[in-house]
Amino acid sequence: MIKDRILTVDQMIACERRSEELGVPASELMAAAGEKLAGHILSETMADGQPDTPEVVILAGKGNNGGDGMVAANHLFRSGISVRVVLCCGNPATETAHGAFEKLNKSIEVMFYDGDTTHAWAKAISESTIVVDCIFGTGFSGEIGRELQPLFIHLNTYARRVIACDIPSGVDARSGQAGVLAVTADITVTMHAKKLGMLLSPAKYFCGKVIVDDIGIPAAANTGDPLMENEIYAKASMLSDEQLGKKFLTSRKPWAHKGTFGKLVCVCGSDRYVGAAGISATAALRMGVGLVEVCSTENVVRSLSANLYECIFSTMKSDDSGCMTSDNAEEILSRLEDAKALLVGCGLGHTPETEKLVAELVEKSPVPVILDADGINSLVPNIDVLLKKKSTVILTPHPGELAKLCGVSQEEVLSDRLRYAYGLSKKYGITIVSKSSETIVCCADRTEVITAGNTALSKGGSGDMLAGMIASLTAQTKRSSLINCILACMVMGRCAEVLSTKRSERGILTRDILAYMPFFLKHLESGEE
Ligand SMILES: NC(=O)C1=CN([C@@H]2O[C@H](COP(=O)(O)OP(=O)(O)OC[C@H]3O[C@@H](n4cnc5c(N)ncnc54)[C@H](OP(=O)(O)O)[C@@H]3O)[C@@H](O)[C@H]2O)[C@@H](O)CC1
Ligand SMILES: [K+]
Repeated sequence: MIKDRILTVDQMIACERRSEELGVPASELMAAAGEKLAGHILSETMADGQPDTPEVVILAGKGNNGGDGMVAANHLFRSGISVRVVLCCGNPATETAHGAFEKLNKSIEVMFYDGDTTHAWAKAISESTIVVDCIFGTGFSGEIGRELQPLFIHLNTYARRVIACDIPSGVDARSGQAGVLAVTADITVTMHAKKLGMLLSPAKYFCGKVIVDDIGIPAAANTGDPLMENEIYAKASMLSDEQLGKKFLTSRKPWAHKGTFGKLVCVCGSDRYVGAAGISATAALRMGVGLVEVCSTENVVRSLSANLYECIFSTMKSDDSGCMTSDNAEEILSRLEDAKALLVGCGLGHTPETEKLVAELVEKSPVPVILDADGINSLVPNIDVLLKKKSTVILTPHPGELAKLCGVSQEEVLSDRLRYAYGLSKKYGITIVSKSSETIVCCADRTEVITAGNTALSKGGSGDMLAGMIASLTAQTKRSSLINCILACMVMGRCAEVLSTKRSERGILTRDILAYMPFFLKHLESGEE
């Protein structure tokens, strides 16, 4: 079993393949999976409120998830539990599952699902005290077909207690996608390690309590395959505020001056998007940077300087589109001489000129560059300029921007977001902060899934805020981008969560979160829960 680490479906398949090479075949893994599953079902039959004579029904699909279920049925039968099996998709289709079916104790009643809810399979579901969902595991993708819909509706409506094997059926273990008919489990017993999809929305809301158990995959099987190089964790989201503060916040020396905390240059804003530049600059200041210089169009500078007293403003040349032009690059680069980070993109607008500007800044910046929003869109046509970068680059794309960066549809990105984020990070040696309801940060073979946050952040402005926070931390410290991105995501997510305890997520604005940030940081510094 891998503790803490999360696996993608492809990594799990690689583990299985390596396990086979190391002398532990799939049939042995299935035997262990079924035995462990049976153990957890047995414990559940003894839980408070369960009847003295429990009845269990195993719903088995035709893949190996169904095979696990048949092994579990034998163990339950031997333990004296009344158990029945429903074959939901016909006979087993894999060799291993077929082997398990052959070994199914002949005294166990086997029924076939046929879509008719007046038949025995349906009664078995509604009469049983525990329904074990082994219909689909990690091999599921797409939609639940029409022929199986009565099964899923019946199960979700009438099953008293549902234990899912590996992952609830109908949930995509790769992407975290799940249709409304996916099985809503009370408990999910997952094998060897949590699968990525179980941490992502909406899948995570279908899993119930997740138990990870060992199935005897040798430790050496966790290495030796290139797919295993990317180590995925969700450690920060599990930390208490006290631990988060202790682990991630750096101390501020009392004798520090503004130079100690770095200067950040923001190339943000356009005549149409004034607010984005203001939000990102404010977020950077709230996160503790020493100095912020905003380089923007005349209109943006005029609007923001009336309120944002703490920033320095530099007026850049712009064209009829209201966006900055590429001949500002030299001026901006000269302003980076005493800077520690460069933020490009919040409200930048996207024109042929911004494309040239972004390419030149990415190529020539001597300090780390954080690219967000139209900074990312403007980079797309010249993405290979990343191969010429002189400094660290952090990209903070939402799924649409990630799709453009990878040259695929948004739907394709959403079917395996981590694969695209990691692939991009690896190809260009950059950090990717793939934003969504759960944010995935990929940096040099280390991935962190951030689950903090809520729908208070599902509004225009949140992305600008996050980019400003990441840029601020980057300007202040020489720590790895991974740490800075994790801290920024966690602080933003937790601020939204704490604010939402007293106010509706609907009405919380970016400015409320920005105003609350120093209070939350104080709470982290104090180390109190
Ligand atoms: N990896 C390991 O180390 C170990 C893995 N183990 C277990 O194996 C499980 C993975 O098994 P698996 O790969 O056989 O796939 P599984 O989820 O049973 O089902 C695939 C079937 O579903 C079908 N299907 C797919 N989508 C569909 C749709 N939309 N609508 C309808 N049908 C759809 C698909 O059909 P196809 O697309 O091929 O026609 C195929 O027939 C894993 O979760 C764990 O429980 C353990 O035994 C121990 C070690
Ligand atoms: K399942």
